[in-house]
Amino acid sequence: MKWLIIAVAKGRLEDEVKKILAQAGLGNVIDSDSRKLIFEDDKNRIRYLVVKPVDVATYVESGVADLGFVGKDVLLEQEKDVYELMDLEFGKCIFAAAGFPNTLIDKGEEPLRIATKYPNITTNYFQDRQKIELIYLNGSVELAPIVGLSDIIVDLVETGSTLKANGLVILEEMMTISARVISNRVSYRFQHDRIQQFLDEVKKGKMVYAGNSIN
Ligand SMILES: Nc1ncnc2c1ncn2[C@@H]1O[C@H](COP(=O)(O)OP(=O)(O)OP(=O)(O)O)[C@@H](O)[C@H]1O
Ligand SMILES: O=P(O)(O)OC[C@H]1O[C@H](OP(=O)(O)OP(=O)(O)O)[C@H](O)[C@@H]1O
Repeated sequence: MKWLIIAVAKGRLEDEVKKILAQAGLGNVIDSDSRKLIFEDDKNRIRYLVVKPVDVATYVESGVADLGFVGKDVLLEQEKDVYELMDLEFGKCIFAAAGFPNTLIDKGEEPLRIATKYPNITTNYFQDRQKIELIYLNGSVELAPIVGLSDIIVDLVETGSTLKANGLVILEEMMTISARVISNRVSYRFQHDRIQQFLDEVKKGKMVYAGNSIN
C-alpha cells in the first residue's frame, strides 16, 4: 500500500489535530516534544510532515504531501491550487479590521493605511470599497496604529485580549476562520479511496472529540 503523506501545521493547530486523529487511532506517532519533522505510522502507512502553518499548502500543492491540516487564513492569503475537503471546526477565530475606537474605515479618496500580516486578504476585502495603503508586518500588528504607522490593522482575533490590552477595538468583522483539511489535486484523484477512508476516520474523530457520539 502506498504511503499517504500528510502535512501537519505545528503550533496552535498541532495538538487539536493530534486529538482528533487519536480518536481514530491515528497520529499517535507524532511526538510534539521532538525536534524531528517526519513521523511514520508503519501500520497505517501514513507519513506525517510537521511544518510551519504558512507552509502546509505549499507542501500539498507541490504534491510532496497528499493531504494537509491548515488554517483557512493561510488558504485565503496564499490562494494555492489545492482542494479544500473538510472544515475541522476548531482553531476558530475571525479576521477583523481593528483600531482605536471611532476610527473611520471609509475615508473616500484619502487612502486608508492598513498594517497587516495578510496583504492579499486585505487587498481583496477593500478593493471595491476604499483606497488602501498596505504596511506589511510579520506580527505584533497591534503596535502599528499605536505608533502612527497605520490607521487600522487587519488581523486574526480569537479572544480579543490582544486588542483590548492595546486599547484597540474591532471596527469591522471580516470573516470567520477555522482549520481545514486540504488535498493535492492529483493525489485526490489517484488516491481517492485511501483519502476518503482517512477523511471518514477524521470525521469520526472530530465528532467524538467534539463530544458527539458516533452511534
Ligand atoms: N489567535 C490566533 N492567532 C493566530 N492564528 C490563530 C489564532 N487562533 C487560531 N489560529 C489559527 O491557528 C493557525 C496557526 O496559528 P499559529 O499561531 O500556530 O501559527 P502562526 O502564527 O501562523 O505562525 P507563527 O506563530 O509560527 O509565526 C492560524 O493559521 C489560524 O488558522
Ligand atoms: O484575540 P487574541 O486571543 O488576543 O488572539 C489574537 C492574536 O493572536 C495572534 O498573534 P500570535 O500570538 O499568533 O502572534 P503573531 O502576532 O506573531 O501572529 C494574532 O496575530 C493576534 O495578535
